[in-house]
Amino acid sequence: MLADSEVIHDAQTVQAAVDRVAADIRARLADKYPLVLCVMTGGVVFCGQLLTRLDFPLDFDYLHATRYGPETQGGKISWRSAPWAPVKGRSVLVVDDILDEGVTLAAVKESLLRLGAAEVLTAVFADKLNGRNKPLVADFVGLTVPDRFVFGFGMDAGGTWRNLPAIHAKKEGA
Ligand SMILES: O=P(O)(O)OC[C@H]1O[C@H](OP(=O)(O)OP(=O)(O)O)[C@H](O)[C@@H]1O
Ligand code: HPA
Repeated sequence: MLADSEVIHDAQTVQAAVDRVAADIRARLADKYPLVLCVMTGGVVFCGQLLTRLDFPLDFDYLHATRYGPETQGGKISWRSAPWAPVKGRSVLVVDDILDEGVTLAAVKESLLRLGAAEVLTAVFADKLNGRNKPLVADFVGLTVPDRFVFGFGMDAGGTWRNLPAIHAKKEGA
C-alpha cells in the first residue's frame, strides 16, 4: 500500500496543523475544564499529540466505535466501548482522525448528548472533501483531504500504517 501511495500532507504540514488546532481549542475550551474523549482507534495519534499542546486542566478518556474495520467502505457502527468517565454536565471534546461521511462522529455526539453532556465539540485531523452533505460539521479541523482513500497519522490502510507521520493517499487506480 505504501508503495502505491503519494504523500499529500508532509510531516511538517501535519505538525503545523496540530499546533493551529491546539491554539483554537485553547481559545474555546481553556476555561471549561473539558473532558477530552479520544475515538479509538484512529484518533489515538492526533489526540495524543494534541493533548501535549493543551496547557490547561482537562480530563481524558476514550471511547471505541468503528464502522470500517480493515475495509475502505463504511458499514454499520459497532460500539466496542463507551467512555468510562461520567459525561453528565461536562463540556466534552471528541477527537478523531477523519471525518469522512460523518456517520461515526454524528452518532458519537448524539450519544454523548443523550448521556447528558452540557456541550459536545468535535475535532478531526482530516476532513475529507467528498461533496457529501455530512450529518456533522467538525468544530476544529486540522487539514482537508481529497476524496481518496488516505492513511497515516492514525488512519489505517487495511489495519496498517497508522504510525506514519504524514498523510498519504492511495494512488488513483492503484
Ligand atoms: O465519517 P465516517 O465515514 O463515519 O468515517 C470516519 C471514521 O472511520 C474511521 O474509523 P474506523 O471505523 O475505520 O475505525 P478505526 O478508528 O479503528 O480505524 C475513523 O477513525 C473515523 O472514526
Ligand atoms: O480515507 C480513509 N482512510 C482511513 N480510514 C478511513 N476511515 C474513513 N475514511 C478513511
